[in-house]
Amino acid sequence: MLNTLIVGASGYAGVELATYLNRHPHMNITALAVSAQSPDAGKLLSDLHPQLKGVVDLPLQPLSDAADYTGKVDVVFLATAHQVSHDLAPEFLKAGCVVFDLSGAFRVNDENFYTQYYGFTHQHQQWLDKAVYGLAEWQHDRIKEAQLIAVPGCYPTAAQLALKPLIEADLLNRDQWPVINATSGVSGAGRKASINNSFCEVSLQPYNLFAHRHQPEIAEHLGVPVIFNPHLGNFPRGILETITCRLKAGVSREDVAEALHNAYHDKPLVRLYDQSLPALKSVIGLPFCDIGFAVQGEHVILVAAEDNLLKGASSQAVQCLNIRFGFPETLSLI
Ligand SMILES: NC(=O)C1=CN([C@@H]2O[C@H](COP(=O)(O)OP(=O)(O)OC[C@H]3O[C@@H](n4cnc5c(N)ncnc54)[C@H](OP(=O)(O)O)[C@@H]3O)[C@@H](O)[C@H]2O)C=CC1
Ligand SMILES: CC(=O)N[C@@H](CCC(=O)OP(=O)(O)O)C(=O)O
Repeated sequence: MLNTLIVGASGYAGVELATYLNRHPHMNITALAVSAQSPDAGKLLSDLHPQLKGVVDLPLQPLSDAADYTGKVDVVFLATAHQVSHDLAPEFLKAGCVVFDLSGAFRVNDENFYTQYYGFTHQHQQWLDKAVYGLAEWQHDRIKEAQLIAVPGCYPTAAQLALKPLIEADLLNRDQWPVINATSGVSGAGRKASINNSFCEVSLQPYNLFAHRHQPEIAEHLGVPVIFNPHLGNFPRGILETITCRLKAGVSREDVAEALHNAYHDKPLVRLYDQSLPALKSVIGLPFCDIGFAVQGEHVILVAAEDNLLKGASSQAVQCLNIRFGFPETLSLI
């Protein structure tokens, strides 16, 4: 059994982690933590998230010092804001824990990226150098060796899973940047109250055009520039992306289908659609990314759907855990 701590357990990603890890046969949840000042400290996780009543009735502990857990836990999940993860991860890593960070704090190995897009100065270049980007279907061998796994962002997971097979097979005309139109449910913004995400304010609306931090995350890891157009949708969870690209002359529908098949025929958490197109309702509450496409002439439109809190965050983190420790990749997930 591996002993684990979930930091940020009361949040939307944290509660999904607790659900998966509670039913994982090789994991023991040692503790669930929130911030030292949290108004929820001392409450049961199931008081805040009643779907876990009788399932995970553990208390939320205020985290004042990471050292309180050293020697007691083998694995730490950080489901915390970027700067909180940035500060906490090195503490647990120094103590020898394997850390799965769901934030953006270690996803891109470029200090300037953090100043520009995250608004803080990164202090841990040595951990940026060691962190492995946890895009599970593509990083299997590196995840197996890693002590720090930077789980990808929600939008970047769907975008990269759809685009990477075509880029690797060299099917795209690089003169036209892929255009990623993406819509996310409101849970993407986390559980904390904010006026923009309150019920009467939310509408279907684009935001952060040319300025969202996931554009450079996607471009960096794909190795090609992209246009990324995020939209907030007036529904709780799920991400749907339609991605328009230009194919190289002579590339056919069959070539696209073959590239996707070659990438994912043995990957159970990516499901390919042959004729129809994915919809959010088929992935909500499930750890899959569903991918379909349409081709006309030299254009392809890829469609990817996932649950932002699962394949876009917590189930991918548990998938990375399974890879890291040599468990079956879908253990506790399906
Ligand atoms: N929501 C999503 O769709 C996705 C989120 N992510 C990333 O995952 C992380 C968590 O996101 P999400 O679950 O949405 O966020 P939430 O805001 O829902 O939850 C944040 C959690 O962190 C806790 N917390 C805040 N400050 C501290 C601290 N200093 N020490 C310990 N715990 C703290 C909060 O509790 P309290 O404030 O009471 O202490 C809460 O439990 C973020 O980095 C996010 O970017 C990644 C992919 C998708
Ligand atoms: C709807 C919404 O607000 N979504 C969030 C994405 C959250 C996420 O998964 O990304 P990180 O882990 O990189 O924060 C946003 O656009 O900032």
